[in-house]
Amino acid sequence: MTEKKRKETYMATGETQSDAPSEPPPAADPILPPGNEKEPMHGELIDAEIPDVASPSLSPATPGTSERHIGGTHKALSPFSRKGVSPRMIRWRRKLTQINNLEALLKTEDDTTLRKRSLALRYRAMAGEKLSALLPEGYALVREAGRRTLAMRHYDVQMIGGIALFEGCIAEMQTGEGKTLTATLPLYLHALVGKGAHLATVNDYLAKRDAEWMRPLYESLGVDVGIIQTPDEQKDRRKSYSCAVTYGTAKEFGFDFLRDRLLLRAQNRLQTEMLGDGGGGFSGGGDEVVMRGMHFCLVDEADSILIDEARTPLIIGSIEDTVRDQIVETYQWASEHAPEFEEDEHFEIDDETKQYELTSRGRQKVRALPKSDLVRTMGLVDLYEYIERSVKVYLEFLLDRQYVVRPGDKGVDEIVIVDEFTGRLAEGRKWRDGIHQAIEAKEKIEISVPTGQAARITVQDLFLRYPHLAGMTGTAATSASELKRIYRTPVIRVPTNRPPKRERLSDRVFGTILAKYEAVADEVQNVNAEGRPVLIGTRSIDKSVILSQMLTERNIEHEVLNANNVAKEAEIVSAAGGRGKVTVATNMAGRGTDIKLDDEIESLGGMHVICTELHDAARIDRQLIGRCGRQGDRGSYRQYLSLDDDILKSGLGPDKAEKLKTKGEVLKGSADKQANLFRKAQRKVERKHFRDRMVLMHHEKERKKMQREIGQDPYLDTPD
Ligand SMILES: Nc1ncnc2c1ncn2[C@@H]1O[C@H](COP(=O)(O)OP(=O)(O)OP(=O)(O)O)[C@@H](O)[C@H]1O
Repeated sequence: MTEKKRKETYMATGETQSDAPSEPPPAADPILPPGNEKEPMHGELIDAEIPDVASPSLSPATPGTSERHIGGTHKALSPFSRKGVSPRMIRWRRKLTQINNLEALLKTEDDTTLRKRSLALRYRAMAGEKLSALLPEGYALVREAGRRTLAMRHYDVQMIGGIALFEGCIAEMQTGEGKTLTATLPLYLHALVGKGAHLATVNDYLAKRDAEWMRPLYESLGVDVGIIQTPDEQKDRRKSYSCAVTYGTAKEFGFDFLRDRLLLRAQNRLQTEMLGDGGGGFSGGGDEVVMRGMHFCLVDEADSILIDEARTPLIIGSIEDTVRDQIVETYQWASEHAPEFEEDEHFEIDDETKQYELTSRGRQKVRALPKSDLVRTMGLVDLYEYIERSVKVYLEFLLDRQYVVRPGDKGVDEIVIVDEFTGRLAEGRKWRDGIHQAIEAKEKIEISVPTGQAARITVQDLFLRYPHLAGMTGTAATSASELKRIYRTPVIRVPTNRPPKRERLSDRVFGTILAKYEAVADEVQNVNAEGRPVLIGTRSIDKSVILSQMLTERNIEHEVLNANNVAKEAEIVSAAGGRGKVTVATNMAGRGTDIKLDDEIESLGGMHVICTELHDAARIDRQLIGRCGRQGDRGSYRQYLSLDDDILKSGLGPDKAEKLKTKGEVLKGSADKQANLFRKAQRKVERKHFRDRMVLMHHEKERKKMQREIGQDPYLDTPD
């Protein structure tokens, strides 16, 4: 491995001391030498490096070990130590000192004077003064506003995070370290130039929560805040985008971009930009479009948005459809017959691609099935595909796991996807390639007319359109090099404000899910007896329900937090940190859930988190773990696994998974030694997703290039 690569991996994964290079040499910063105050533009290549956390100026914290691990094979992570201090860090510290020096003065000034200062900064920015020159005063103002309006004074480490974000980095900040507050710094500064600053997050809930939470800070400095929510009308969106700072989801920013573009084309006002100037945004004026260009975007949960969501492009459907009835009837027909098809005899599943393919006997069976007149007029090859899709849906898409059925707005039931990463309902999102319609057929609800594509954009293209891009994440971990490669955003690890005291207990492995849940219930009982609150994370709604039933059988009082229980979310979360509380949750208790511990809990050992399964991406596991040990609190967590876990199938393939499952069924006791197998499976899934993203990116790039060559708009002239 090259030194550079090693450094990136080390920085990104927080490897154990023995695995990591003992003392990575201080990296030179060839692009931004000390004192270089030039405006950082998104797209510059800056080498990622670790800030020197031993810095005395980053008071009050002196970070120690990241996580302690008791009773297992994992070694404690080493504290970061660097002999030299990099030029960039020197520059950042200098800025921090400038900010800190302004604090005493700002504290003495009244609210009106602070607001006037903010206004003056805006004039200077609009007049063309460099934002980097305004940063110290701007950040000092934001800190003072935070102290006054939210009773939260940005810590020095948050200031460093804010500076890194301004310079176009992805700041990796541990869960619970206060990303919401840190975001206000670059958003405020970039908003000064009057072109809007966007915060893109993962769901409507977080967009609203964060914007409302931070609003008093912004408003005290004369900065207005807009929030985009999925159901918003065009006029409301326009209003929100006209605000200095706009919070919304990446998805909505993408759809608004596409809708605006469709509108501009309809009005013949599309800029020559489509031929490749890449300048971003429109200058076309006009009052119909909702966005007013794309200037700065801060991506929250950067790895989730820039990486996980980047696997599927955002697509707006065209409305035209002539063969609706035929299509609907064929979906229903295929769904009705799907259960009659047997694996191996009628169809096979490709291990690599997970594609379902009919065997010759399967195709024969399709031909022999009874068909209505409409279905019969469908081409035979299409019928094979309908059946293959329906069989896949029948076997792989489960109610209350991947989706729920809910009464829709117009009185008709609808399928709503449960986002595996957030555990929340993914409003308005649909599966592609007919999967959504096949599920509707399976659930016997109205089938939404499949549409062609009117416009599409990939997540990569969307964010690369912002001339200034930055991101925050709790878990950039394995994604650092990918983020840098695709978005040219280096990942910077921001040290914690107080040394983390979260304890990792060794993994436990059981034969079956039921044996695992029994052991989980035992542990809940034990921890509960000490009075410590326990949070148990499950991978799906149905599993949260099973576990809840088992706890009820043991008379363990608990709450369930899942997508079917959103109304009580705030209430459940606010009580979850109390003495003896037990909460069973899906990933809804991941990012954005800030469980406050009652005072006495710290002395009892803090909250205990139990993870009952591995997710496809390790960072999702870390998000759940991050609910304990926040802000330097005490806390502990443990991973439970079983030999019938889904991750084994998706990572190691069905044959190996089946063998392990069979082994698990006869297993007595635990199989803790197998824990590494699960991590290996997880890494395989992560690598597969990585390859999928790279393939998508490659195809999109080629497609765009070709379309530009023939004068087409790559976002609007989309192939079906
Ligand atoms: N400077 C500060 N002063 C006081 N409290 C703070 C400060 N910064 C953050 N906090 C508190 O820390 C907690 C965590 O903040 P926040 O939810 O923004 O963290 P996060 O990094 O987004 O975490 P997660 O990734 O888990 O959602 C909140 O309760 C917040 O009030």
